[in-house]
Amino acid sequence: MSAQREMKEKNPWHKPLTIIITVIGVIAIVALVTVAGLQNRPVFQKYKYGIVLDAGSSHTALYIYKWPAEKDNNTGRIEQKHSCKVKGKGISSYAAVPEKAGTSLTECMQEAEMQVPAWRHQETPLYLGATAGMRLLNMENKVASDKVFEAVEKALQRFPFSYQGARILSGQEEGAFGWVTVNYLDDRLKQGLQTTGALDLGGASTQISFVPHEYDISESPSNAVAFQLYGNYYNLYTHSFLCYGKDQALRMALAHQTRSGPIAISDPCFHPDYSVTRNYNTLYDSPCVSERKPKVAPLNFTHTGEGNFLQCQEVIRSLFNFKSCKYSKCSFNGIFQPPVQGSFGAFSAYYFVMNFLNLTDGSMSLETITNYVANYCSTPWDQIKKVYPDINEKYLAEYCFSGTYILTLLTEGYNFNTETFSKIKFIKEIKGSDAGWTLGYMLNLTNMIPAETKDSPPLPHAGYVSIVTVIVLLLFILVTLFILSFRSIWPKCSKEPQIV
Ligand SMILES: Nc1ccn([C@@H]2O[C@H](COP(=O)(O)OP(=O)(O)O)[C@@H](O)[C@H]2O)c(=O)n1
Ligand SMILES: [Ca+2]
Repeated sequence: MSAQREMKEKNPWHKPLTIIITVIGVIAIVALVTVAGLQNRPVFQKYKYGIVLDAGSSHTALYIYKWPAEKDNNTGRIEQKHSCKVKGKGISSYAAVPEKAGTSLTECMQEAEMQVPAWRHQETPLYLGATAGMRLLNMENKVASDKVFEAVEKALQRFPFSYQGARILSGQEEGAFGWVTVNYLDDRLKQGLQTTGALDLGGASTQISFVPHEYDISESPSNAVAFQLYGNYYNLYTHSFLCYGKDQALRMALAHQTRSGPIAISDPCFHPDYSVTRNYNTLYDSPCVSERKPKVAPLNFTHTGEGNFLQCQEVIRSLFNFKSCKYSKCSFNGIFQPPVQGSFGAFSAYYFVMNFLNLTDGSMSLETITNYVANYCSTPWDQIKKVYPDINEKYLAEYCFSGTYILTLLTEGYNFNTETFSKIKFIKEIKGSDAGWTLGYMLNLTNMIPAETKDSPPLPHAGYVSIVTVIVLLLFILVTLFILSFRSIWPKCSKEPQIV
């Protein structure tokens, strides 16, 4: 028993100093773990946002983009977070009731309010870019176009975002930003890879943009855009054909066929047995055709279909002027164009039409595609309606024309041949972001948003290292003291006989 007491008295756990050392040691370990944990916790990812409204001729779409707040210029990280299709037609269709152009945007704008975190609203830039529909309205009726912009501006300013203005993009900007979008999303710019050309088919205009290989584009400065992106230089060829979007091209095709003011036409670009009544005033109500309106014509004409691809091509060919070219090479209408080069991404209506016709599979040859469209056009209208009962008849009726127009524009307009055609990909989106000019526009404009200072850890690195060093030293001293205080009794303990 006495030996037991002796052991108890010699037990270092019962010394106040040992208890203090132990408590300090535990505190030091907890402090070390806490500091290291705080310092190395994953930095909370903050995003910034930008909103672009694409006010196209047929409809308006809103796109929300997001990118990490600690902006890293060398990584392609701006991506589309959300898109919203505005109900109804494009803003240019509200020329007679401009306020409605503004109110039409409300629903999508409210959606944007929900999509962007509230604390970011005030700093989120909001842009509206209008394309060919507004270009045409501006040419036709400047007062009406200004009123539409006024109404749109008023409507957008009611929202808590940082409104940056609404404007009409030039055709050159529209083409160039579409090209930037495609190449940015494909990661071609920062890597300095061979670029992809961009083909955009809208309702009222169409754009072609690509970097020609070993071809001097300076002979037509209005078609040349020089870029410096990620340290690489690009000499881009771009052209926008106003009135050659698929809806205005259809008007031109109908105008061509009704130039003598008949009461009926048999149209090779529409299905056999198709028949509707159309109004002359409505057809010719566009600057793309207004000057060609027949002097004498009835109120309406009967538009019937014939479904003949080759004859439809003949009509479409008549919309292109191949005669005059003052440059070394032209596409059509006397517009300079170097030979097409490299791969192309074809989007917007190119995609919608080819996707409807099931022709987006890249393995199909130009010949196969042509035969398919020819066969589709010759299919009677009743049969087409039965196969696609859910598609609005107005749109359904136009796919034969649109398909033929796309093939004719690409081959005869831009001079794609069997080989170069196979390098066109019909695309809707790339890596979750829609192909179109809006992302390129946003990328260009976000360069003006100052980068937010990077989220830093709670302590500067030197401070962190000092604190950890002090705690480790302290722990080392404590452990040494601890061992020493144990040693003062261990030798005796080990030499004493075991008491059973
Ligand atoms: N789902 C869709 C959406 C649009 N589209 C067509 O795609 C074209 C889009 O043109 P847009 O409104 O951007 O007009 P632009 O201002 O670019 O000329 C229009 O001809 C629409 O009819 C389509 O065919 N299918
Ligand atoms: Ca468009």
